[in-house]
Amino acid sequence: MQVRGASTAVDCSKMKIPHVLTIAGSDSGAGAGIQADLKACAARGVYCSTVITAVTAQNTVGVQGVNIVSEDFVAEQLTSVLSDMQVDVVKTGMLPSVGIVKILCQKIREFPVRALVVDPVMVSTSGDVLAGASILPVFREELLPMAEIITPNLKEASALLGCAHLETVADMRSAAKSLHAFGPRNVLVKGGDLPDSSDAIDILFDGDNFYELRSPRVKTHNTHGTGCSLASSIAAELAKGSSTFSAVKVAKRFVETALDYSKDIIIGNGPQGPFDHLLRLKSSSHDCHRLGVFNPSDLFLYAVTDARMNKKWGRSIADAVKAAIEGGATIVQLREKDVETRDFLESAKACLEICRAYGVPLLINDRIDIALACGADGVHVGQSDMPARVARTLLGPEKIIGVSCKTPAQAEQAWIDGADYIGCGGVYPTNTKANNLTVGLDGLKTVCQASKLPIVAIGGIGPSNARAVMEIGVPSLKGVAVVSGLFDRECVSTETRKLHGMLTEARSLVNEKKRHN
Ligand SMILES: Cc1ncc(COP(=O)(O)OP(=O)(O)O)c(N)n1
Ligand SMILES: Cc1ncsc1CCOP(=O)(O)O
Ligand SMILES: [Mg+2]
Repeated sequence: MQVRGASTAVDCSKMKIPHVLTIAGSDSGAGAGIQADLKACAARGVYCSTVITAVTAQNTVGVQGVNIVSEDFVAEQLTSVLSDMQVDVVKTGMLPSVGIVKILCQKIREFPVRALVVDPVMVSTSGDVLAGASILPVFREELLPMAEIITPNLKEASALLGCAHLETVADMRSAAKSLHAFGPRNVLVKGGDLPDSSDAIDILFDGDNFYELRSPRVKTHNTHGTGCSLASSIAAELAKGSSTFSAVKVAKRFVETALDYSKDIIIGNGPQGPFDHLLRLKSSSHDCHRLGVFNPSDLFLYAVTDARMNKKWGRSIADAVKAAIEGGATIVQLREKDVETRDFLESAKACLEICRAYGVPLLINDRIDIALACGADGVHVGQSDMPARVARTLLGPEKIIGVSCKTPAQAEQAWIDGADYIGCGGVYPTNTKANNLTVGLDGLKTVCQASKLPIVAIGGIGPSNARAVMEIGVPSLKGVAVVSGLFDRECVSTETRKLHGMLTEARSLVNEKKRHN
């Protein structure tokens, strides 16, 4: 058996990933507990391992049942993870018995970690007891002194102190100071339940200074699991190497953002729903207008806009896009150079609405940020833009990515980088793109023959030469992309219709030829 740390050479190409171990209860409704911890850590970009102390039958209404895991088996889980994986931070949630708390303390002494984050979970958001008063002494005497930070809410702070309800910010400050005396390096008293406050106020005390952290209260019922998620996010930031103060600020901002994003989602019938840590539920899987996977035949007549040309002819980008689609454009790219970002985003949103109504994909030229912000179907990037590989990481697997290529080597790289199609050109000289090298029909043919990806030809293409382009007859060539031939014209829909007719004819001829050969 190989022992960690034995004399194996260090491989510099490998990366140590920040790692949080959460020891907590499972929530079958997945709003809180282990499930919230996993989602928060995933959202904050750290690895999360899990030691389960109890399995709860739980939903948005309340806790229907609790099954506590035996102390021996909690110990076994802790040993499994801590003895093998390089855990940076341990975060605690539901610790339902004195024995489990004692085992945890003993394991942390045996396998030291950089920091311990204690979320002293006692009562669920629905008011159900998750850890009784019997655990308070061992918390005070053993666990809290080991903690880098503890994160009690108002009820937990008063339970730990054995004092009356906390009702004001002054009460929170004094509780934070008293809790600090138990030994944790930092105390964060969360004021989410503070009455009569339009802000969410938390008090952080580091032994010397008080920090009052305020943010506007998000009006939502979807708050189940906020405590677990906040503590896990603090643990995640500590695992990445942040200071405790910065970890708390980032974690609080993250939870607020997720709450705001999730304020109107509906999961369950109970009074307190879960929220969406990954900010994905509304925008992706439930976007009923979302297009399916990329279809290479969409490249047939690719309309690429130009702000200058549309301005010259006195039309908005959205009107130009609508006209192109009505004339038969099968895919649209917004290529809006020198347009203010805010204006670009507004027109991109308007164009997306039009494209979705017609079922035509909308891509954004160069600007990954605009594509992300408006929810476009993808981007087109050139050899000096954001690398396709990076764009893929930012946009995810579903978006369409096109790359400009002039050579087989570039086409091979586009394939390796995860592009969906290639734009090859300029095929003919053009005034639309300055200093652009022309590859000609031969250059286009060479790239088409070498490419594993579908190709659209671009550059100086219009009704007079579209047929010659399509007649190179290489199967990977799926269509033509046109800027001035469509948009530097008085009537966009007429020009698009004309070109569509010619391309359809050319395609029939090519198919005919194929049948005869
Ligand atoms: C379909 C298509 N092909 C090629 C290009 C050119 O992209 P790029 O090389 O990045 O040049 P700019 O368009 O950004 O000037 C394209 N836009 N579309
Ligand atoms: C963006 C681009 N990339 C290569 S050529 C070109 C310009 C195409 O414009 P036009 O269709 O007006 O020649
Ligand atoms: Mg570009």
